[in-house]
Amino acid sequence: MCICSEVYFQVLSCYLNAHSGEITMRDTNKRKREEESYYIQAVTENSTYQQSGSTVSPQHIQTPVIEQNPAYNQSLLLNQPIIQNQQLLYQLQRSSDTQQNLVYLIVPTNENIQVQSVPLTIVNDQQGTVQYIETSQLTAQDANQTENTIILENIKEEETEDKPELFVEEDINCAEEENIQYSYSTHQNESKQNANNIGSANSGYSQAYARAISSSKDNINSNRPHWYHCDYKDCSESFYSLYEKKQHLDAHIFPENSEFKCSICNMVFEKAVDRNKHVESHAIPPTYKCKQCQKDFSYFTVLMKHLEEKKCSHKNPVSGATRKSPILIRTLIGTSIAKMSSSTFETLHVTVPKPFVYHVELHRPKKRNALNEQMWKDISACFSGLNNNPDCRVVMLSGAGKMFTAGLDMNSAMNLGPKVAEQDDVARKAKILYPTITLYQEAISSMEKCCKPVLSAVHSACIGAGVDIVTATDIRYCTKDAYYQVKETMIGMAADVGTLQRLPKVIGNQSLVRELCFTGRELPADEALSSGLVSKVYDDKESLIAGALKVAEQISELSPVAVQTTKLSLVYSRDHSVQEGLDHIATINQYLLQSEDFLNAVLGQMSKEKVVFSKL
Ligand SMILES: CCC/C=C/C=C/C(=O)SCCNC(=O)CCNC(=O)[C@H](O)C(C)(C)COP(=O)(O)OP(=O)(O)OC[C@H]1O[C@@H](n2cnc3c(N)ncnc32)[C@H](O)[C@@H]1OP(=O)(O)O
Repeated sequence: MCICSEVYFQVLSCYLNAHSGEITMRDTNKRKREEESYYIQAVTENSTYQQSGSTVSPQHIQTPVIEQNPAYNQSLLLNQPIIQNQQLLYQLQRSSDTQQNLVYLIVPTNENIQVQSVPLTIVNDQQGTVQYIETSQLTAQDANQTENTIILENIKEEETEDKPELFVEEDINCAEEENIQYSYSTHQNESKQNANNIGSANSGYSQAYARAISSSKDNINSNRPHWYHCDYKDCSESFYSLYEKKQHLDAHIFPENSEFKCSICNMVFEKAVDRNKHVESHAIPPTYKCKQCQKDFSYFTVLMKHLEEKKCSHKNPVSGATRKSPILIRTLIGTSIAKMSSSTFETLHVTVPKPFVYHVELHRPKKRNALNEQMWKDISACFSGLNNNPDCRVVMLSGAGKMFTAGLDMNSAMNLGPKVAEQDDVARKAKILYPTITLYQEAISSMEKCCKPVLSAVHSACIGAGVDIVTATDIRYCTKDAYYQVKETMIGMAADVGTLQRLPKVIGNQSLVRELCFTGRELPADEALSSGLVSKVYDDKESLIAGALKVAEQISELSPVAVQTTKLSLVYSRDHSVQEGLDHIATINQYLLQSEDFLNAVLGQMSKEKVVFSKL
């Protein structure tokens, strides 16, 4: 760990209430300081932290600086400045098999982030009081009696002579160290690579690290107070700083190529640090309160999960009986959201991966997402709901399983046959088919009519009705293995739910449109890109979803008034003359330029501050 000049470290004391398991951390530094900022990161092993107390609000929880380690259940970083003597309260719930809870306090003492880690070994205090011992004064006897003791490592003074001889300040570029601190790898290989990277121009930290390690081997018994030993199984590595030890420790736990999943939206990341950044993006102020149990949630999606899982039950005031009720969702966030839960649709899976971003998945993977009667209805209901849903600002549409969609469900379509056959007269037969065709048309048009931008993310096949769908979306992306097929002529029909009307306007190449529609040939991703059907091709589904989500997120952060009006005008202008389009937008903007969004957005641009727009 870099020890730069003018660094002084704070001593934090911890009090543990044995009965409630509540830990209070207080700044007890005796030095006089004006309001200095501290960052506290708490990492617990085999424990969960629940935040409580009014001094810390959930929106101050940010992605931890140190990557989350699956061995630890929770890892929180508070970026709230802690004013002297201010209390931070955590509820520490220990599992019965917990041997030890590790709490790392990272205490930057000034703007340049002179970070020092303080390991606290917290064990139950039977007396309800806490003893803490500065590790430098820790005797072997103390070490054996840590059962009822909180050990607070003394980091107040780092004696220069205690450093390894080769571990000199000049070796360390603080900025570089900060960089490493924020993005360090969890893989042992990379750590080792760093350590071996001695000759490279930017390897100050690595050199110091390597030398610290090699030096540590020579000095392992030198009785220096700041050596940290790896306590993982039989490993006996020693480290000069806790950070290095932790970095090393992670290598034991993370196998190479391990994946990190977002617990909120299940998105998978290669690195914990990316996952953590992503998780942060789920949080938006203000926090969400469940009206039933008054529980606060910092993530909207977690609240949704809470409601969906019906963890929260209504109590009948007369009988005292409890019942689970989805009404709760409605009272909380409006009827439209209640309709949006994945359980509401048989054939669609709806999630909210980011604030204001809805992800609709065609979800009949076993039938290759073929559109049966139910799916047509679900699509209509879903997009009409999203149109009116103030919590939705943008929609991403994709397909579950092997492909985007195999198009019209042939079995479902065949069911119409007997009904038609019942009638002898052609006009009466037609009367049966007409509502079906218009129902299907409405479903496709509901995406275009939805005032929120819809992004389609296509992987593998997008056949028949799939092309109708994507041409009704606003932004189209696909994977490189994707192909589009206007297959209707191959099954003896003319496409009738949008392809013939929209595809020519989307790609603007009549010749290509006609070739595709007449022949039913597959249009591969590269041609889809060059013809303008899609605007970006991704390597695989994972990067496709991540890329589309990123764009969706950008859209969701902008003024919903501006975005929705823009879509309205673009769709209108596509079907009207330039003058009609201009008249249309002039009529709209004479009102909407008076909206708070316009003022706030302009002020935000001028002050370079991020504007959070209210719901529309
Ligand atoms: C008023 C109407 C307006 C709308 C008009 C729309 C028209 C169209 O959409 S035209 C296009 C119709 N679609 C097709 O022609 C595609 C037919 N399917 C296939 O060619 C293949 O299934 C496909 C290449 C998509 C996938 O092949 P894969 O080997 O991966 O899967 P399969 O083993 O063939 O299928 C797996 C199960 O899915 C069922 N399935 C696939 N497509 C459809 C479909 N279009 N309709 C109904 N069911 C479909 C298939 O039967 C398999 O089911 P199971 O046997 O029960 O396992």
